[in-house]
Amino acid sequence: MANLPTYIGAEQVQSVLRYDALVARLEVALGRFSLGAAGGVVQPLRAIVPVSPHSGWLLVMPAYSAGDEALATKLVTSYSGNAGGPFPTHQATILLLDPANGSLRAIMDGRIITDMRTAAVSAIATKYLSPPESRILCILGAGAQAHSHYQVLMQMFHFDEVRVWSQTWESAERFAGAAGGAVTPRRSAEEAARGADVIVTVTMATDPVLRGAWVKPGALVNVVGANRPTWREVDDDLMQSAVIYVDCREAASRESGDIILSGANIFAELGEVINGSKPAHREKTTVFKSQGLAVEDAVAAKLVYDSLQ
Ligand SMILES: NC(=O)c1ccc[n+]([C@@H]2O[C@H](COP(=O)([O-])OP(=O)(O)OC[C@H]3O[C@@H](n4cnc5c(N)ncnc54)[C@H](O)[C@@H]3O)[C@@H](O)[C@H]2O)c1
Ligand SMILES: O=C(O)[C@@H]1CCCCN1
Repeated sequence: MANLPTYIGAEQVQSVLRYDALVARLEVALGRFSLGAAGGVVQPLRAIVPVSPHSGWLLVMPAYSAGDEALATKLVTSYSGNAGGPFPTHQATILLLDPANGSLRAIMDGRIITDMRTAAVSAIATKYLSPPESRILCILGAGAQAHSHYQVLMQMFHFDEVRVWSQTWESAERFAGAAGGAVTPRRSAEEAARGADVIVTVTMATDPVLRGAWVKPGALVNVVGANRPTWREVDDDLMQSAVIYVDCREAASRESGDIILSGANIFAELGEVINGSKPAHREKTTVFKSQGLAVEDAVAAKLVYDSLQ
Protein backbone atom coordinates (compact mmCIF):
# COMPACT_ATOMS: atom_id res chain seq x y z
CA MET A 1 0.00 0.00 0.00
CA ALA A 2 1.21 3.52 -0.76
CA ASN A 3 2.63 5.50 2.18
CA LEU A 4 0.41 8.05 3.85
CA PRO A 5 1.22 11.66 2.91
CA THR A 6 3.48 13.57 5.29
CA TYR A 7 2.30 16.78 6.98
CA ILE A 8 4.95 19.49 6.99
CA GLY A 9 4.09 22.46 9.18
CA ALA A 10 5.28 26.06 9.05
CA GLU A 11 8.09 25.60 11.60
CA GLN A 12 9.51 22.68 9.66
CA VAL A 13 9.34 24.58 6.38
CA GLN A 14 11.08 27.53 8.00
CA SER A 15 13.77 25.33 9.50
CA VAL A 16 14.87 23.82 6.16
CA LEU A 17 14.18 26.48 3.53
CA ARG A 18 17.20 28.72 2.81
CA TYR A 19 17.26 31.68 0.46
CA ASP A 20 20.48 30.71 -1.31
CA ALA A 21 19.11 27.32 -2.39
CA LEU A 22 15.65 28.74 -3.11
CA VAL A 23 16.96 31.59 -5.28
CA ALA A 24 19.13 29.18 -7.28
CA ARG A 25 16.21 26.80 -7.93
CA LEU A 26 13.76 29.59 -8.79
CA GLU A 27 16.14 31.20 -11.24
CA VAL A 28 16.32 27.93 -13.17
CA ALA A 29 12.54 27.44 -12.88
CA LEU A 30 11.75 30.94 -14.22
CA GLY A 31 14.08 30.33 -17.15
CA ARG A 32 12.37 27.04 -17.92
CA PHE A 33 8.94 28.62 -17.57
CA SER A 34 9.75 31.25 -20.20
CA LEU A 35 10.97 28.62 -22.70
CA GLY A 36 7.36 27.51 -23.19
CA ALA A 37 6.76 23.83 -23.97
CA ALA A 38 10.49 23.21 -24.38
CA GLY A 39 11.06 24.18 -20.74
CA GLY A 40 8.84 21.39 -19.43
CA VAL A 41 6.72 23.65 -17.20
CA VAL A 42 2.95 23.24 -17.37
CA GLN A 43 1.04 25.93 -15.55
CA PRO A 44 -2.52 27.01 -16.41
CA LEU A 45 -3.74 30.42 -15.35
CA ARG A 46 -4.79 30.10 -11.71
CA ALA A 47 -8.45 29.87 -10.71
CA ILE A 48 -9.56 32.75 -8.50
CA VAL A 49 -12.70 32.41 -6.38
CA PRO A 50 -14.11 35.56 -4.77
CA VAL A 51 -15.57 35.00 -1.30
CA SER A 52 -17.49 38.25 -1.51
CA PRO A 53 -19.44 38.33 1.78
CA HIS A 54 -16.11 38.11 3.61
CA SER A 55 -14.08 40.27 1.21
CA GLY A 56 -11.78 37.33 0.60
CA TRP A 57 -10.27 35.40 -2.30
CA LEU A 58 -9.27 31.78 -2.81
CA LEU A 59 -6.63 31.11 -5.46
CA VAL A 60 -5.98 27.59 -6.74
CA MET A 61 -2.53 27.32 -8.30
CA PRO A 62 -1.43 24.03 -9.94
CA ALA A 63 1.85 23.45 -11.77
CA TYR A 64 4.16 20.73 -13.01
CA SER A 65 7.84 21.15 -13.73
CA ALA A 66 9.33 18.13 -15.51
CA GLY A 67 12.89 19.37 -14.95
CA ASP A 68 12.31 19.55 -11.19
CA GLU A 69 10.10 16.45 -10.99
CA ALA A 70 7.71 18.71 -9.08
CA LEU A 71 3.93 18.42 -9.25
CA ALA A 72 1.90 20.51 -6.82
CA THR A 73 -1.02 22.75 -6.26
CA LYS A 74 -1.23 25.63 -3.82
CA LEU A 75 -4.43 26.83 -2.20
CA VAL A 76 -3.92 30.39 -1.03
CA THR A 77 -6.39 32.80 0.52
CA SER A 78 -6.11 36.58 0.59
CA TYR A 79 -8.27 38.37 3.17
CA SER A 80 -7.37 42.03 3.63
CA GLY A 81 -9.85 42.22 6.54
CA ASN A 82 -7.62 39.87 8.57
CA ALA A 83 -5.06 42.67 9.02
CA GLY A 84 -4.39 43.33 12.69
CA GLY A 85 -6.28 40.19 13.81
CA PRO A 86 -5.28 36.64 14.75
CA PHE A 87 -5.12 35.36 11.14
CA PRO A 88 -2.56 36.54 8.58
CA THR A 89 -3.95 38.26 5.47
CA HIS A 90 -2.43 35.47 3.33
CA GLN A 91 -2.69 31.79 4.30
CA ALA A 92 -1.71 28.88 2.13
CA THR A 93 -1.42 25.11 1.88
CA ILE A 94 0.52 23.18 -0.74
CA LEU A 95 -0.31 19.65 -1.88
CA LEU A 96 2.81 17.98 -3.28
CA LEU A 97 2.20 14.97 -5.54
CA ASP A 98 4.44 12.31 -7.02
CA PRO A 99 4.59 13.01 -10.79
CA ALA A 100 5.40 9.33 -11.48
CA ASN A 101 2.11 7.96 -10.16
CA GLY A 102 -0.03 10.93 -9.10
CA SER A 103 -0.12 9.98 -5.43
CA LEU A 104 -0.08 12.60 -2.69
CA ARG A 105 3.34 12.90 -1.02
CA ALA A 106 2.88 15.82 1.35
CA ILE A 107 0.51 18.42 2.68
CA MET A 108 2.61 21.40 3.51
CA ASP A 109 2.25 24.84 5.00
CA GLY A 110 2.36 27.32 2.12
CA ARG A 111 2.49 30.61 3.98
CA ILE A 112 6.23 30.59 4.61
CA ILE A 113 6.84 29.40 1.03
CA THR A 114 4.62 32.20 -0.33
CA ASP A 115 6.53 34.82 1.67
CA MET A 116 9.96 33.45 0.81
CA ARG A 117 9.50 32.50 -2.85
CA THR A 118 7.91 35.88 -3.69
CA ALA A 119 10.83 37.72 -2.09
CA ALA A 120 13.33 35.37 -3.74
CA VAL A 121 11.84 36.13 -7.18
CA SER A 122 12.06 39.88 -6.53
CA ALA A 123 15.69 39.29 -5.53
CA ILE A 124 16.31 37.56 -8.87
CA ALA A 125 14.72 40.53 -10.66
CA THR A 126 16.94 42.82 -8.60
CA LYS A 127 20.03 40.82 -9.55
CA TYR A 128 19.31 41.29 -13.26
CA LEU A 129 17.57 44.68 -13.43
CA SER A 130 18.78 46.95 -10.62
CA PRO A 131 21.15 49.81 -11.42
CA PRO A 132 24.81 48.93 -10.81
CA GLU A 133 26.04 49.93 -7.35
CA SER A 134 22.57 50.34 -5.89
CA ARG A 135 22.90 51.94 -2.45
CA ILE A 136 19.42 52.86 -1.27
CA LEU A 137 16.55 50.39 -0.80
CA CYS A 138 12.98 51.58 -0.22
CA ILE A 139 10.22 49.28 1.01
CA LEU A 140 6.61 50.49 0.82
CA GLY A 141 4.54 48.30 3.16
CA ALA A 142 5.53 46.68 6.45
CA GLY A 143 3.80 43.28 6.46
CA ALA A 144 4.90 39.70 5.80
CA GLN A 145 6.26 40.40 2.32
CA ALA A 146 8.13 43.49 3.53
CA HIS A 147 9.94 41.28 6.07
CA SER A 148 10.82 38.51 3.61
CA HIS A 149 11.94 41.02 0.97
CA TYR A 150 14.14 42.80 3.52
CA GLN A 151 15.74 39.52 4.55
CA VAL A 152 16.63 38.23 1.12
CA LEU A 153 17.63 41.60 -0.36
CA MET A 154 19.98 42.31 2.56
CA GLN A 155 21.40 38.80 2.24
CA MET A 156 22.08 39.09 -1.49
CA PHE A 157 23.00 42.78 -1.96
CA HIS A 158 24.78 45.56 -0.16
CA PHE A 159 22.53 48.53 0.65
CA ASP A 160 23.90 51.37 2.82
CA GLU A 161 20.47 52.71 3.56
CA VAL A 162 17.02 51.09 3.85
CA ARG A 163 13.86 53.16 4.19
CA VAL A 164 10.41 51.89 5.03
CA TRP A 165 7.02 53.54 4.75
CA SER A 166 3.71 52.00 5.68
CA GLN A 167 0.07 52.90 6.19
CA THR A 168 0.72 53.86 9.80
CA TRP A 169 3.82 55.39 11.37
CA GLU A 170 3.63 52.78 14.15
CA SER A 171 3.84 49.86 11.71
CA ALA A 172 6.82 51.44 9.91
CA GLU A 173 8.55 52.03 13.27
CA ARG A 174 7.81 48.46 14.36
CA PHE A 175 9.28 47.11 11.13
CA ALA A 176 12.41 49.25 11.52
CA GLY A 177 12.80 48.13 15.14
CA ALA A 178 12.47 44.44 14.26
CA ALA A 179 14.87 44.76 11.31
CA GLY A 180 17.65 46.45 13.25
CA GLY A 181 19.79 49.56 12.77
CA ALA A 182 19.99 49.78 8.98
CA VAL A 183 16.30 50.67 8.49
CA THR A 184 14.73 54.11 8.96
CA PRO A 185 10.95 54.68 8.95
CA ARG A 186 9.72 57.54 6.75
CA ARG A 187 6.63 59.73 7.11
CA SER A 188 5.53 59.51 3.48
CA ALA A 189 5.93 57.17 0.53
CA GLU A 190 7.40 60.08 -1.43
CA GLU A 191 10.06 60.73 1.22
CA ALA A 192 10.94 57.02 1.28
CA ALA A 193 11.04 56.60 -2.51
CA ARG A 194 12.89 59.71 -3.70
CA GLY A 195 16.51 58.89 -4.52
CA ALA A 196 16.13 55.13 -3.95
CA ASP A 197 17.86 52.77 -6.37
CA VAL A 198 15.58 49.81 -5.67
CA ILE A 199 11.96 50.18 -4.55
CA VAL A 200 9.70 47.34 -3.45
CA THR A 201 5.92 47.84 -3.22
CA VAL A 202 4.42 45.19 -0.93
CA THR A 203 1.11 46.66 0.21
CA MET A 204 -2.55 45.66 0.14
CA ALA A 205 -3.32 48.99 -1.58
CA THR A 206 -5.94 49.18 -4.32
CA ASP A 207 -4.87 52.68 -5.46
CA PRO A 208 -1.34 53.82 -6.29
CA VAL A 209 1.02 54.31 -3.35
CA LEU A 210 3.98 55.13 -5.62
CA ARG A 211 4.15 57.87 -8.27
CA GLY A 212 6.53 57.87 -11.21
CA ALA A 213 7.47 61.47 -10.40
CA TRP A 214 9.21 60.25 -7.21
CA VAL A 215 11.22 57.47 -8.87
CA LYS A 216 14.88 58.19 -9.62
CA PRO A 217 15.69 57.67 -13.33
CA GLY A 218 17.33 54.26 -13.74
CA ALA A 219 15.80 52.78 -10.57
CA LEU A 220 14.17 49.34 -10.37
CA VAL A 221 10.67 49.05 -8.89
CA ASN A 222 9.55 45.56 -7.82
CA VAL A 223 5.74 45.83 -7.85
CA VAL A 224 4.49 42.86 -5.81
CA GLY A 225 0.97 43.79 -4.65
CA ALA A 226 -2.20 44.90 -6.53
CA ASN A 227 -2.77 41.46 -8.03
CA ARG A 228 -6.34 42.13 -9.17
CA PRO A 229 -7.37 43.62 -12.56
CA THR A 230 -8.86 46.74 -10.93
CA TRP A 231 -6.20 47.30 -8.25
CA ARG A 232 -3.21 49.61 -8.52
CA GLU A 233 0.00 50.01 -6.54
CA VAL A 234 1.81 52.40 -8.92
CA ASP A 235 0.60 55.15 -11.26
CA ASP A 236 0.34 55.44 -15.05
CA ASP A 237 3.32 57.77 -15.19
CA LEU A 238 5.65 55.05 -13.86
CA MET A 239 4.05 52.23 -15.87
CA GLN A 240 4.23 54.18 -19.12
CA SER A 241 7.76 55.51 -18.70
CA ALA A 242 9.52 52.39 -17.36
CA VAL A 243 10.63 49.25 -19.18
CA ILE A 244 8.17 46.62 -17.94
CA TYR A 245 9.24 43.10 -16.99
CA VAL A 246 6.79 40.50 -15.64
CA ASP A 247 6.95 36.97 -14.24
CA CYS A 248 4.30 35.71 -16.70
CA ARG A 249 2.85 37.68 -19.63
CA GLU A 250 -0.47 35.87 -19.55
CA ALA A 251 -1.02 36.32 -15.80
CA ALA A 252 0.09 39.96 -15.83
CA SER A 253 -2.18 40.76 -18.80
CA ARG A 254 -5.19 39.11 -17.15
CA GLU A 255 -4.71 39.89 -13.45
CA SER A 256 -2.62 43.02 -12.90
CA GLY A 257 -4.42 46.36 -12.68
CA ASP A 258 -1.11 48.17 -13.06
CA ILE A 259 -0.58 46.51 -16.45
CA ILE A 260 -4.20 46.46 -17.68
CA LEU A 261 -5.36 49.93 -16.62
CA SER A 262 -2.16 51.77 -17.56
CA GLY A 263 -2.07 50.18 -21.02
CA ALA A 264 1.68 49.65 -20.53
CA ASN A 265 3.57 47.36 -22.90
CA ILE A 266 5.21 44.30 -21.42
CA PHE A 267 8.82 44.21 -22.62
CA ALA A 268 9.84 40.77 -21.35
CA GLU A 269 9.37 38.00 -18.84
CA LEU A 270 12.07 37.74 -16.20
CA GLY A 271 12.73 34.20 -17.45
CA GLU A 272 13.55 35.59 -20.91
CA VAL A 273 16.19 37.81 -19.33
CA ILE A 274 17.56 34.82 -17.41
CA ASN A 275 17.66 32.81 -20.66
CA GLY A 276 19.42 35.68 -22.47
CA SER A 277 16.68 36.02 -25.10
CA LYS A 278 15.72 39.54 -23.90
CA PRO A 279 18.06 42.23 -22.55
CA ALA A 280 18.13 43.60 -19.01
CA HIS A 281 17.88 47.39 -19.34
CA ARG A 282 19.67 48.20 -16.09
CA GLU A 283 20.45 51.74 -17.24
CA LYS A 284 16.75 52.57 -17.71
CA THR A 285 13.95 52.88 -15.17
CA THR A 286 12.51 49.38 -14.87
CA VAL A 287 9.45 47.78 -13.27
CA PHE A 288 9.26 44.11 -12.39
CA LYS A 289 5.55 43.25 -12.03
CA SER A 290 5.25 40.13 -9.93
CA GLN A 291 1.96 38.25 -9.80
CA GLY A 292 3.23 34.99 -8.28
CA LEU A 293 3.55 31.71 -10.18
CA ALA A 294 2.43 28.22 -9.20
CA VAL A 295 5.68 26.77 -10.53
CA GLU A 296 7.56 28.80 -7.90
CA ASP A 297 5.49 27.09 -5.20
CA ALA A 298 5.92 23.62 -6.74
CA VAL A 299 9.69 23.99 -6.93
CA ALA A 300 9.93 25.42 -3.40
CA ALA A 301 7.72 22.66 -1.98
CA LYS A 302 9.83 19.98 -3.69
CA LEU A 303 12.96 21.57 -2.24
CA VAL A 304 11.46 21.47 1.26
CA TYR A 305 10.27 17.88 0.84
CA ASP A 306 13.64 16.66 -0.48
CA SER A 307 15.50 18.44 2.33
CA LEU A 308 13.50 16.43 4.87
CA GLN A 309 14.14 12.99 3.29
N1 LIG B 1 3.34 38.78 -6.37
C1 LIG B 1 3.26 37.75 -5.54
O1 LIG B 1 3.76 36.68 -5.82
C2 LIG B 1 2.59 37.92 -4.22
C3 LIG B 1 2.64 36.89 -3.27
C4 LIG B 1 2.07 37.09 -2.03
C5 LIG B 1 1.48 38.31 -1.73
N2 LIG B 1 1.41 39.27 -2.68
C6 LIG B 1 0.81 40.57 -2.42
O2 LIG B 1 1.77 41.37 -1.73
C7 LIG B 1 1.10 42.33 -0.91
C8 LIG B 1 1.64 42.25 0.52
O3 LIG B 1 1.32 40.98 1.08
P1 LIG B 1 1.64 40.69 2.64
O4 LIG B 1 1.51 39.22 2.81
O5 LIG B 1 2.89 41.37 3.04
O6 LIG B 1 0.41 41.41 3.34
P2 LIG B 1 0.36 42.00 4.83
O7 LIG B 1 -1.07 42.12 5.17
O8 LIG B 1 1.24 41.19 5.73
O9 LIG B 1 1.00 43.45 4.69
C9 LIG B 1 0.37 44.43 3.91
C10 LIG B 1 0.98 45.79 4.16
O10 LIG B 1 0.28 46.73 3.33
C11 LIG B 1 -0.17 47.81 4.14
N3 LIG B 1 -1.40 48.33 3.54
C12 LIG B 1 -2.64 47.78 3.58
N4 LIG B 1 -3.51 48.55 2.90
C13 LIG B 1 -2.80 49.59 2.41
C14 LIG B 1 -3.14 50.73 1.65
N5 LIG B 1 -4.38 50.92 1.22
N6 LIG B 1 -2.15 51.59 1.34
C15 LIG B 1 -0.90 51.38 1.76
N7 LIG B 1 -0.52 50.33 2.50
C16 LIG B 1 -1.46 49.45 2.81
C17 LIG B 1 -0.36 47.24 5.52
O11 LIG B 1 -0.29 48.25 6.50
C18 LIG B 1 0.83 46.28 5.60
O12 LIG B 1 2.00 46.98 5.94
C19 LIG B 1 -0.39 41.99 -1.05
O13 LIG B 1 -0.96 42.81 -2.03
C20 LIG B 1 -0.38 40.55 -1.50
O14 LIG B 1 -1.56 40.15 -2.14
C21 LIG B 1 1.95 39.10 -3.90
O1 LIG C 1 1.10 34.00 -5.86
C1 LIG C 1 0.62 34.12 -4.75
O2 LIG C 1 0.78 33.26 -3.89
C2 LIG C 1 -0.17 35.38 -4.40
C3 LIG C 1 -1.35 35.12 -3.57
C4 LIG C 1 -2.11 36.36 -3.28
C5 LIG C 1 -2.36 37.18 -4.48
C6 LIG C 1 -1.17 37.35 -5.35
N1 LIG C 1 -0.46 36.14 -5.57
